[in-house]
Amino acid sequence: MSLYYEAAAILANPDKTGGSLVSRIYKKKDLKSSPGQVFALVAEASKWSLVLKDVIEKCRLLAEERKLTPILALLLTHDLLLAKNGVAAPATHVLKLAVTRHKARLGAEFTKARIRYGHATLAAFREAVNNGELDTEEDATQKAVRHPRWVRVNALKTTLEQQLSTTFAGFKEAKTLSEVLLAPRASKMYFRDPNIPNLLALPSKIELGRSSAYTSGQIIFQDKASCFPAYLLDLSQDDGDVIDGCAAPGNKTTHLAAIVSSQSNSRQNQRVIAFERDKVRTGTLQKMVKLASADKVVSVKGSSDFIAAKPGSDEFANVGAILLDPSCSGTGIVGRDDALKMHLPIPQAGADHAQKTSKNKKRKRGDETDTASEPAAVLDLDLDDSTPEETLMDGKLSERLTALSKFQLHILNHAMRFDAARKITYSTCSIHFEENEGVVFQALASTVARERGWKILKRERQVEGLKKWNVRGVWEEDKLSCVVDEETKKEVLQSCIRCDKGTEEGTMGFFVAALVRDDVPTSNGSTEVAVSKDDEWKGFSEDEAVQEMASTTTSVENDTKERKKKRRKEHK
Ligand SMILES: C[S@@+](CC[C@H](N)C(=O)[O-])C[C@H]1O[C@@H](n2cnc3c(N)ncnc32)[C@H](O)[C@@H]1O
Repeated sequence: MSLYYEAAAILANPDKTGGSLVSRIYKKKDLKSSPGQVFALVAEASKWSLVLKDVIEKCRLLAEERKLTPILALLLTHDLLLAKNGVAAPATHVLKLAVTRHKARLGAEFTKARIRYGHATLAAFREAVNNGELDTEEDATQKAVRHPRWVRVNALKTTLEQQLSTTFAGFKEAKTLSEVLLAPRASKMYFRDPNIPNLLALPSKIELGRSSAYTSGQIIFQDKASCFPAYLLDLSQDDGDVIDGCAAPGNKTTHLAAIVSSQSNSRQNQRVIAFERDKVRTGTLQKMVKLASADKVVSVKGSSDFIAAKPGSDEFANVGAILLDPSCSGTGIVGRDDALKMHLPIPQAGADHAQKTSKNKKRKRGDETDTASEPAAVLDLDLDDSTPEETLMDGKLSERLTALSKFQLHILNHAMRFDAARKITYSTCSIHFEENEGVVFQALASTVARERGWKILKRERQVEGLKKWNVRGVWEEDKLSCVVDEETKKEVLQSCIRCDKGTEEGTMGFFVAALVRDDVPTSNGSTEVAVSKDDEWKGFSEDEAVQEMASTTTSVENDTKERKKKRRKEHK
């Protein structure tokens, strides 16, 4: 019987353990049931939860059975009505009895629900549920802007063709992305992305999280937009080493590694150097790099601040390209469509009393059945840990954007100081001008850009797949303190790439631009953007200080002091 108690405890999550459902299950050390069994129970019960919640409430199960919490009631009712072998417990077990006593009524309510949903047989009902058709009632317009499951085939381990003939064998090739978006959400179909090599779009509820291709790192879940920065760098062997300045969890790092490896020959020893400031996220990065077999190419600089890296040092003398995807407001991130949703039954009058009474009694299994730790009526259960970053900052949006954009400009300016660097991509998963075009305009106007000859990579010089991408930079009036002439503005905005969320392109909200310079750095102006004198990062002011940025602030301030000292020396 530990299966139901263990699954209920993981779902109730009284200790507020972070991470995806899968990692929470696998991290639990003292599980008696197999993790696969717990996951299967939770995943199946979630799929049916909208129906079962209703069935349980109509039968007043929680009011009559004081041993049951909403989660336990849902899991047990699922197995009673839908599992091949029924409830996995001895016939006389107290929990099994708590549902089998009501089998006839639960069964009758379930049949009524099937008919209400318009399915003549249980098989048809199952198919609809497996296709995710019950989740929400969407009209065609909403379906057209669904978020697909983007899958990047990891060229370090496999090829697209190999994956199509194994993992995706039996899947139909769609001719357009909208075919995938409009199809039932678990349909076996894929669409080859026309912009990014080795990228597929699949319906959002396709269960791939436990496929061997995913668990062995042959395929990686990565939003289309998030594949733009590494691809936009358009790396060649001549570019030497590549820095990923803000790497965890490592989606773009492993993408860079795949691109670098695809063109390396035995004479070249191109490397990817991945910086990650945060200790915990460094762990995730290391795991991801290893799983993707990128460790032959990637050197992880864990718990290391990119801003503290010395641009002129021998270690980076061969760094020709830098990918910079710094912390941002994350406002472009879309809620994951593939996350499991578990709808829980609401206890009716009578149940409250019973559960309060039972709470006072000594519980055999501690918090497993404790209603006090029962969460809200719908549980959102994320299936994977590869979300770019959660940047939590307090305060008003405008203040947050000011603090973030100062930091972003500073880190971009730092990247422009690397002696051998000729290419940089700057990206965010933010929708705000301040963090995107605003940073790029200011970076182009900065002293370091002018001294070293950094310019925007114009659209016509961009890699083919992104040159043809039509969503481009936007302008917002009165957001910049520097003056930009109309021609430059037009050119820079055309060179910036945006992805909008909630459109028929199926992407998250995203921004990327590339800066480049020719081999010989120029000392005169390289851009017509009028220069703001105030292009220096001064660290976060006290009221802008945010927890997320704490460690950066210190090193940034030190770095700024050092540079000021150096400049004073130079001027003498
Ligand atoms: C937006 S996330 C990067 C997502 C990643 N590029 C990917 O695609 O998987 C930003 C990351 O940069 C890290 N970071 C922020 N400032 C940093 C700095 N100064 N040096 C190194 N890492 C930094 C954050 O801890 C966070 O993990």
